[in-house]
Order: sequence, then C-alpha cells, then structure tokens
Amino acid sequence: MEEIFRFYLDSKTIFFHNSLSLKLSTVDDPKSGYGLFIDPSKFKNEELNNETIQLLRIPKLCTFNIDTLLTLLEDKNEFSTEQQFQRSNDKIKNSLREIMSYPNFSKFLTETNLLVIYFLIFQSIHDTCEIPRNIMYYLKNVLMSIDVETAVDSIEDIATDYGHYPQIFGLQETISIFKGLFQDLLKVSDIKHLYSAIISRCLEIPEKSEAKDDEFTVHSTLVPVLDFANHENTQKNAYFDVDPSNNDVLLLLNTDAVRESTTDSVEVFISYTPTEDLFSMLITYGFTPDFKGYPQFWTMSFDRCFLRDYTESSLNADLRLFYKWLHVNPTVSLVKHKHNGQARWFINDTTPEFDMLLLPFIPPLDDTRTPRWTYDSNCHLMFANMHCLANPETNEYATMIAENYRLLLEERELNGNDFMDIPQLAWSLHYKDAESGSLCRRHTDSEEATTVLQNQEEEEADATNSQFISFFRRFLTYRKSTLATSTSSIPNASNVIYEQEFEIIDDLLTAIDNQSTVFFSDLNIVLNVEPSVPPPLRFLGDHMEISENEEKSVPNCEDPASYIPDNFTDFFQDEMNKHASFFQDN
Ligand SMILES: C[S@@+](CC[C@H](N)C(=O)[O-])C[C@H]1O[C@@H](n2cnc3c(N)ncnc32)[C@H](O)[C@@H]1O
Repeated sequence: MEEIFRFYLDSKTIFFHNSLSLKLSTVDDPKSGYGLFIDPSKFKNEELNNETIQLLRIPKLCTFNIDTLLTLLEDKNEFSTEQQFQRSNDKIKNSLREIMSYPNFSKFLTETNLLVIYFLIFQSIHDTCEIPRNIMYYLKNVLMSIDVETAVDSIEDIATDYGHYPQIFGLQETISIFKGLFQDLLKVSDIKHLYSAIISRCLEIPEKSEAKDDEFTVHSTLVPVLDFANHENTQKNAYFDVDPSNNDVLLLLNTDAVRESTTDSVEVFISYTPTEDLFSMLITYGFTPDFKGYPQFWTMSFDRCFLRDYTESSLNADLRLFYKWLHVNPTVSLVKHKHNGQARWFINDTTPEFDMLLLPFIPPLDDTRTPRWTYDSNCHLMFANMHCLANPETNEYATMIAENYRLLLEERELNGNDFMDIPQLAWSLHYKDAESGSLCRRHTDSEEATTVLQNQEEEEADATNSQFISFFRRFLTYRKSTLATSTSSIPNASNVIYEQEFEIIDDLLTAIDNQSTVFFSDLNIVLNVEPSVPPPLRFLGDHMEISENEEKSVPNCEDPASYIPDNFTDFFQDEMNKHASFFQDN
C-alpha cells in the first residue's frame, strides 16, 4: 500500500503535508488495515498556532464521483487517440444503455450504485478499451487490491437470518441485479469485491453549487489517499471539508489534538458517521468500533413471521396485521450505554417510533373489560359501504364491490410489504373522550392513537410497558433459538453480526430477568445523536406470508347491507369524509 501513497505523492497533483505517512493502523482489529499518520514534530510553530492544519488538498478532478467521471471520460486529452476516445465512450454508453433498460433497475438507482456500475464497466472493458489513467490506477491498485470484507461477501448466508432487515434486503436485491448485469463479464467474487471496496471507501463530500451562492450539494465520492483515513469517534482528530473556491477536498487536522503530543507518530482519525449504528457499520464497513463511552445503536427488526404468530396479546388478530394497518415500522431502536459502571444495551424508548410500537399493548380501560383495539375481520364490508356511499350509482353492485375489496385486502394483508397503503378501517380504538368522558370507538392512524398513550395514568403506562416487555422477552428468546441453529454453517465474515446480536439479546434478557432497567429513558440521559430509522420493507414483490396458525378467521357476513359500521366506529361520516378521495371512482 505504501507504493500507492508514493505514487500520489510523486504525481504532485495532490498536496501532502510533509508530516503525513501511510502505515498499518494502530486500531486493535485485523479489519483496520492501513491508516494515515502524522509526525507532530514536523509541524512548524506558526502552523500549531492555527486551529487546523491542512494535511491533504485533493483537486476535484482527482476524486471520483458521477460528475468527475463524466468530465474525465469526455476529455479527449485523457485518451491516446481520438479513436480510443470514441471507442471507450461508445462502449461505456452502450453498456449504460443496456443497464438502464434492465428490469427493476430504477428501484435501486442511487449515486453510490451508479458509481459502482461505472467501475464495474471499467473493470469489464479495460482489456479492450482505454480508460483514463487516473481512473485505471485507482481501480487496479486501490479498489481491486485492498483487503476488504463487508456483509456483501456472505450476503446469501446473512440473508437467511437478516433478510427482513431493510439494509440486507436492499443489498441482496442490489447484488443480484449486479450479478445479473455483469456475471458474463466478471467473476462474482470480483463484483462483490468491487462493490465492498467502493461502499466502504465512499465519502459524502459537499460541493459548492455553481449556480447558487452558499448552497452545497453532497455527492458520493471516492477520494484517493483521504480514503486511507480510519474511523474513531472517541479519538477523532481530523475531518474533511471542501474549499468553496474550487471544490478541492481537504483533510484538516484539529491542531488541539496534537499540540501537546510527544510521540513522533499519531494516527489520523476521522468520523465516518457520528451515530455508530453497528448493524449499518458492519454492512458498509465490515467492522464495529469498540465501545469507549460513545453511544452505539442497533435497530432490531422483528421477524415478520414471529409477529404474525404472536397470539399472547389481547388483540383479536395478530401483531403483524396491527403494525401493517397502522403503518408502524416493526423495528425497535436499541442503544448501548454505560450504566452503574457497566456498558450494556437498553431499549431506546425516547423516540416517537417507540410510542407507536407500544400501541397494541395498551391495557383495557379500567372500567371496562373491552380490549383497546378490535380488528374487524369483515372490514371489506366497511370499505364497500363507504364506496357505495361515495358512488351512489354503484349501489346495485354492492355485493360484487364487497368481494373485490375482500380480495384486495386479503392480498394487501398477506403480501410482504410492511405498510398497507390503504385507509386504516380495520382496527378500531376504544377510548374515553377527554371532554365528555364517554366511551367511543374510532378508526385511527398511529399518530392519533399515540395521544392515548400520552394521556395515560402512571399505572396504565406501567401496564403497557410491562405487556411490551413480555412480548419482547418472547421475541428475544425466539430470536436466540433461531440464530443459534444457523451460526455453525456461516463463514467468518458474518460471525461478527451474529456475535453482536447475541451480545445484545443476552444483555437485554439478563436485564429483563433481573428486573433491572431496560428502558433508556430511566437513565435520564439526553442522546445528542440518533440513528436514522431504516425504511419499512416495501417491495417484496409477490412474496406472501404464511402463518403457523393456519385457522384464518372466515368472514361471517358477506352482505354489505346488513353490516353495521357503528359496531366499529362512532365517527363513520367523519372517516368517510377523511378518505373520500380514496373511495371516489373518478
Ligand atoms: C475508508 S477505508 C480506510 C482505509 C483502510 N484501513 C485500508 O487499509 O484501506 C475503510 C475501512 O477501514 C477499516 N476501518 C476503518 N476504521 C476502522 C476501525 N476503527 N476499526 C476497524 N477497522 C476500521 C474498515 O475495514 C473499513 O472498511
């Protein structure tokens, strides 16, 4: 790797501070590979008086993103002859055209994936076509030569246990499309290697917009040399930025971090992400940083079949149906933090998403035994009634309309999507009106329903939490038993993911069983960083979910005219108005 550093140093296109070098990283993890280092004794006094010291200045055209690749490819001076220029450009354009027409291509078209596609094309044509020298050097000596191991390498194995994690689901789709596009031209191992190398080295680099002052856009960019900087949030001493005058990428050292240093070698650390979401980091970078007091996160995605088969709650239908209809993302955010001198995992109950997860666990109102939620297994008739009211001319076909809704709802309830994308007219909430004190029922969305949680008395809130914990304990036990059966056959690369999840499960089960704090809010600590919530699963195509509990409730009423909406809502007309645009035929 040192020769790569020397190559760029000798090329004189990149500015290097003379204190900078490339060496094996000091991080105690075989994944850490090489890292950038500085020798503080080489800083001049006047440099140390500044807040930052510029370690690297990389001109925009030495970096690789969609924009710079196009500029390099359109520059005839990058090719030995006009003919070579034409030949390479024709070949690349034809490949891109073919790729764009590939089924499902648009679904996974991100800037990073497009960057991967360009490099896959370069790798597959470089024997027969000229590729601009800088691109080719980086492809051959950096991307194809470095050791890198991310979840992509063993995606097929990981997907058996993590296929319902949106990141893994998306990665699987992406890799299968790349395989479909390039497997006649490249080895599958090379496709995966190139993909891992690019996603683990890509940085989100800001760029000053030419059109508008003070506006910056961010682009997935590969930045030679800077991409040797390792991540460490607790020892971060440098960061990258752009020079707004010319969009050069800069690596800047925080002078404070080295001013007092007495050693002649300090590793340069940047932050790849302020939120250490361990699952995402494992997928993208193939490592997890050691816990050093900086909060770490894991978003656990519930196995959809477990939700489908969970029958312990007071609901009259399964949890999967509840979360689907109410658009509740079936994931729970976990956070690792130090508590009473010990670092362990907690449920991050400080987010609005967590409140939504609690909804099916609200206990019945104290003065009634009626459960809070009722699922209407004949809700296709509610749909049919509203449809006929919105379109009176369709009244005479009410039975047929009802049957169409029954089929539509059945498909939506059983398909692999997490959300139904249909008015929530299946679950009605039983609640006490705040003003009149009278008992009411209505179909609500999850946001409206969380107001019930917010108005709960302490006792009720405790009961809700404890119902959730008993569900969660069952889930953790189930998950541990399914993971344990699959670990033996998996290769080493993905072991870290499994080991990490076992640690989380054991921490939480121990805390629950010892009746110690499991909710992060009990620690009274404010989190300054939060990971973004992964999106719900949306496009599992024709995947249909099958429950272990076969006995599906058979609708007991098929006649829209004898259906009584008032059994489920006291606000039929309001709800009808709210969803009018869905029901109106034109
Ligand atoms: C942008 S590259 C950094 C250069 C890399 N170390 C190399 O030798 O090419 C990102 C990769 O560096 C490694 N890495 C970075 N920070 C790390 C850390 N704190 N612990 C372990 N590995 C790390 C991971 O393998 C990650 O995929």
